[in-house]
Amino acid sequence: MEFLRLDQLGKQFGGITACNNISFTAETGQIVGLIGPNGAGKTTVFNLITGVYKPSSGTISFAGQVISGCSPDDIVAKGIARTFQNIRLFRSLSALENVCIAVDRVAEYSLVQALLRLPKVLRSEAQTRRQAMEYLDALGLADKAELKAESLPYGLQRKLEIARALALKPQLLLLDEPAAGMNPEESVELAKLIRTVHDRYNLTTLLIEHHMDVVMQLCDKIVVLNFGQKLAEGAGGEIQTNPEVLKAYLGSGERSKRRARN
Ligand SMILES: Nc1ncnc2c1ncn2[C@@H]1O[C@H](COP(=O)(O)OP(=O)(O)OP(=O)(O)O)[C@@H](O)[C@H]1O
Repeated sequence: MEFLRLDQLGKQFGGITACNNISFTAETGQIVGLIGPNGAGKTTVFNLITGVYKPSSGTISFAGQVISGCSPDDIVAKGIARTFQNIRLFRSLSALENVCIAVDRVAEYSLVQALLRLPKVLRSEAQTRRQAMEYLDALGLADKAELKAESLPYGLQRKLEIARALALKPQLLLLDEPAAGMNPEESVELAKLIRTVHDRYNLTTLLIEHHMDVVMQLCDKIVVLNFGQKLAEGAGGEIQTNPEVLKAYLGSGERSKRRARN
């Protein structure tokens, strides 16, 4: 079933066209890769889906509803969560606290009840910690729960961002370069983890990633952007051998083809 649809999406910043006429869909349960060279418009697409930017043209539909124009808060409430290319954790809070904040966004008590420390709130807080621990555990971070986010190695901070996004109980998860800065072994291990989490939480996932091994390992479908436009769309094998993609995304020549295959 079609779960996410981008229809002729466009975004301009003054004279700069970041996205132009981009259309694609993600089916329920798919992992869709969004790739392209630097400045191709990938993060802008994420910012449009999550309501950070309003489209200049076109529409976005999610689970059959038009969501373009909704606020970021509304979009989270509808079931879309994301991670960021530049990690955005609360650096001086612990890993557990970072996830608890996200669990709390969906807490069922008011600020007044929280200030009065009513039994309902205390019960709920214990539950929040339990749930947050579950998400940390899913990302292999349970033993890091009490450590400050800023003290974690870069790769673990990226995993913590994923745990925090999961705590928002999304149906659609957007991952912006989750393997950035990782070596090939780490990125392959992360890809396995993303697949496990995707299956366990019944997600549909949209993935921006420059590590082609991760993209090829994970994605059911790949959408290639170039200069703000959709250049190609298809399964990994088709994309790897598409001459336009090789030329635009990786540059022409044998070396580029090797990189695409890896
Ligand atoms: N807020 C903004 N104001 C002006 N221009 C912007 C803004 N956001 C993005 N752009 C421009 O839009 C284009 C697409 O940027 P975007 O960040 O979406 O690309 P990207 O494919 O995510 O690149 P990268 O792989 O480097 O992250 C770029 O030319 C960028 O400079």
